[in-house]
Amino acid sequence: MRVYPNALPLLAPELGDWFLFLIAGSLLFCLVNYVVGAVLFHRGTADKSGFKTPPLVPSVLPIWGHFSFRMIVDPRGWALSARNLFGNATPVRARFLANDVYIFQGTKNLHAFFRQRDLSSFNLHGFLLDRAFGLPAAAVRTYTKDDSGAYPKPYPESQVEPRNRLEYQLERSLHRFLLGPGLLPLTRRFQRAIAQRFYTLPIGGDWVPWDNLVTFFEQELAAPFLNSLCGDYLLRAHPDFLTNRWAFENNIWSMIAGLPRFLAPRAYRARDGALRALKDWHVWALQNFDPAMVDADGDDPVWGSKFFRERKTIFDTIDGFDLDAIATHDLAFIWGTTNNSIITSFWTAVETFSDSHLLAQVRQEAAACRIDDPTAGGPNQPPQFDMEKLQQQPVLQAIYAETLRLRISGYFVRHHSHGDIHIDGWRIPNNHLILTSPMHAHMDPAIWAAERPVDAFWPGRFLKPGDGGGGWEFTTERAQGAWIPYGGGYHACPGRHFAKMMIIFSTALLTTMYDCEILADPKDLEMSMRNFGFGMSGPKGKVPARLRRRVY
Ligand code: HEM
Repeated sequence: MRVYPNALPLLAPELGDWFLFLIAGSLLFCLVNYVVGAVLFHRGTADKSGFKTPPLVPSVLPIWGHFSFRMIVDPRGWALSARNLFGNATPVRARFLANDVYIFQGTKNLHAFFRQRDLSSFNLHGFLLDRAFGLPAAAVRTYTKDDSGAYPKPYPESQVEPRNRLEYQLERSLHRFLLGPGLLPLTRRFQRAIAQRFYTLPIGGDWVPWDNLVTFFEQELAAPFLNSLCGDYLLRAHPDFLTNRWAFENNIWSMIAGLPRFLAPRAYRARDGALRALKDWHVWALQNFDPAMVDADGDDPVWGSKFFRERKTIFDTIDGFDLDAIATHDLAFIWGTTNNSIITSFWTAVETFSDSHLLAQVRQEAAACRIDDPTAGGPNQPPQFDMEKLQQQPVLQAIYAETLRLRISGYFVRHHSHGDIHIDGWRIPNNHLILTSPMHAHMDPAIWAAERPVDAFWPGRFLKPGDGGGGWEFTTERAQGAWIPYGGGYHACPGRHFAKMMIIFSTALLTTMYDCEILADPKDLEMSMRNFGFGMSGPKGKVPARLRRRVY
């Protein structure tokens, strides 16, 4: 047998050389990529001529771009630390795995972003309904085909029949309900229902332990809200509806990520249960509705509100909208109207009950707005408030505003598919995602940190000494353009007025009627990123508490 003693030593250095060469070459390539990118970026931001495309923020790896695994494991931490993407005075372009996204930040750019009427979230809504809510394929096709826009006049090139103008019809019906005449009767129903619900809780003068205060809000606040939205049949016939709704939300990302049923059985089970209940309600409502039940506001106890009754007749004319498609829309609506408002109310209660000084001020403000009718049962009834006055109370408003400043996470994502679009002198090519985020404005130390760190809860950011030396006045002086929990422009949250009332009212009611001791470990009170991206984040763990009824 022949032996080649030098074969290995000869080969090894060569391989090693190639390997080193490859690494050095890659590093050099990345460095050149970054330096060229940085030069082009600075030229782009300095260019003052005509319409410009926002420059690409330089990155080391060309296709990978700004993608980071931290975006998945710590999305809020990543977003707040990515100053190269979100800390620019001008709009910029970022690249994530070969996809370009345009980012608008800063008060001036945000204003322009929100004012641009042709930007829409309709595509994103269609995607979410399909992936997370299980919209049937025929209805997804109607979404995909609707290129007519959100306004009464369709885009000229659109061929969509008026009855299939889904985006426009949905927006119009939402706005009529939440920003128009539908709001007042809903508000009145809700105020009556929540006061009665809190009053009849099985809590007496002795401390009653509550395993998790989050579920208290998820059930005891969400139930009266839902009953005022869609009547009481849904929860009466399906008492597990709310449990399914929250279980679905807590697993929503597994569905958006496209996990099959066998890998996310809990999420699918919860969604199936919630959709089944909604379909049953629709069948029951169709069988039991009688036009004679409609009250002076146009609402009725079977559909709960004119909104759901009318929406059903709209959906019936749209291609692909069978009962399954309608139920997915109802679930999405109920999810969207409850996720932020209920969890924000939870946080305002936690913050208030955790600080005895703040609690005393809130109780004082609530007491100043009491209008109890002594002939209507004296102390044996829920407290009644002058709601206008209550919503103007400075400390209650400051707690509400500060909770939303501190705990909102996510992005406002928009899209446009009718050609390039111009926003305040910037050209965005057709069919790209354009986004901004409230997190950076809300956590900007230059705006908020004069007295306390931005990551501390401190309602004083929204208060100033009142005229005449006594008390406080609510102020949004610092917040100009930097407090945007509801978005802005035409697509801003249509439920914002209701949400403010709901959060302030629930805080006033609860603090007036009950004492509450929060017994949670501070670690469990940290914000969870389980459902990051959809606004208000809940706590990481259980929040045990104990409650007892007060004499008020
Ligand atoms: C603290 C509570 C709430 C927060 C922070 C919040 C925030 C938001 C945000 C950021 C959007 C998207 C805006 C955009 O894309 O620019 C939105 C949409 C929406 N919100 Fe709210 N919301 C809250 C409570 C409510 C309530 C109580 C209701 C109903 C009573 C409601 C109804 C809606 C609806 C229907 C949409 C979709 C609008 C559309 O499709 O055009 N929201 N909300």
